[in-house]
Amino acid sequence: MVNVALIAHDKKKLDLALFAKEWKDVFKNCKLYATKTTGKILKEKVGLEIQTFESGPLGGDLQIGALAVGGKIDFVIFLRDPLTAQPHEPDVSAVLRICDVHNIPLATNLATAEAIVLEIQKKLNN
Ligand SMILES: O=C(CO)COP(=O)(O)O
Repeated sequence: MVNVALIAHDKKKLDLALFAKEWKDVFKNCKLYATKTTGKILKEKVGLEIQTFESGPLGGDLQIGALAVGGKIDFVIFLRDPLTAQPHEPDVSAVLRICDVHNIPLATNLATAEAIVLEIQKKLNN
């Protein structure tokens, strides 16, 4: 099983939903985790099954970070909004840092997300 965390800031949620729709055949074969609002949108708009945590500003990023620390996450796609300050910026940074600490592939934009999804596809086909 490939475990994937999907997170997007508000201005990036539509991008992530369209991306997930495009790659639904891949994502539907993964175990998916998301923060609350991101997961709700992916469930409703894309029809993916997804385990959700708290909203990012309420600690959801840290919950996903903790899963990553525990070896439960293989890939992270985290579409950050680089143009809007976030009240929970330290939590956002913590997720990025923990991906680096544990060498977890992390995409923070759609170009890298596409590279990751191709890698997931390869893994699923093996
Ligand atoms: O804020 C977030 C990531 O930092 C995402 O949280 P939501 O998915 O609940 O909007």
